[in-house]
Amino acid sequence: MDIAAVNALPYEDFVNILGNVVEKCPIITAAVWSRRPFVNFTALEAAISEFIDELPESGKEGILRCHPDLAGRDLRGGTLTRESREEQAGAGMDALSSAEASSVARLNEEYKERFGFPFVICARMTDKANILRQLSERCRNERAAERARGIEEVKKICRLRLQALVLSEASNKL
Ligand SMILES: NC(=O)NC1=NC(=O)NC1=O
Repeated sequence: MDIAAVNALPYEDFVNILGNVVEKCPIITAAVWSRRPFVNFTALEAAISEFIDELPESGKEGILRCHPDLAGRDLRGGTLTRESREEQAGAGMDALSSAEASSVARLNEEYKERFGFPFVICARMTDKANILRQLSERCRNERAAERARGIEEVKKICRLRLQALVLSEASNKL
């Protein structure tokens, strides 16, 4: 779908199609609908990014809390969204050894204990080894730094999910 088709979508279709570009946060998509028409893909992505940036800390932490743990209960229980399932599988989260799975689970819990929101990383831009490394390294950061880093990762996830749905101007060039 190109940006003209996006701009022509009625509200319900806009949210049905784009509502999960930020995991389980359709309110973000619902909010930016009123900023259409978007001159191009970048403008749509910027509208989402700006809405997130304008949220108070509690709102940003709420977005992070909407993300399922990597290799967590949702993956094991088959309750991940399609996007998350594909992203996590792509980073090998569904093929961990038992030792890897228990250290990911332990580090996820440690992280959540410390910050009150889950560790979030854009799985499609990394791999299992880097996830394990980042999980232990980032646990030592300050809360504000991790809130900002997590939101950065959410924006990367959002951009990739948007690119899967909407033609970005780069891909329009032959
Ligand atoms: N906690 C997470 O980082 N979750 C995820 N990252 C992704 O890229 N997809 C997820 O489900």
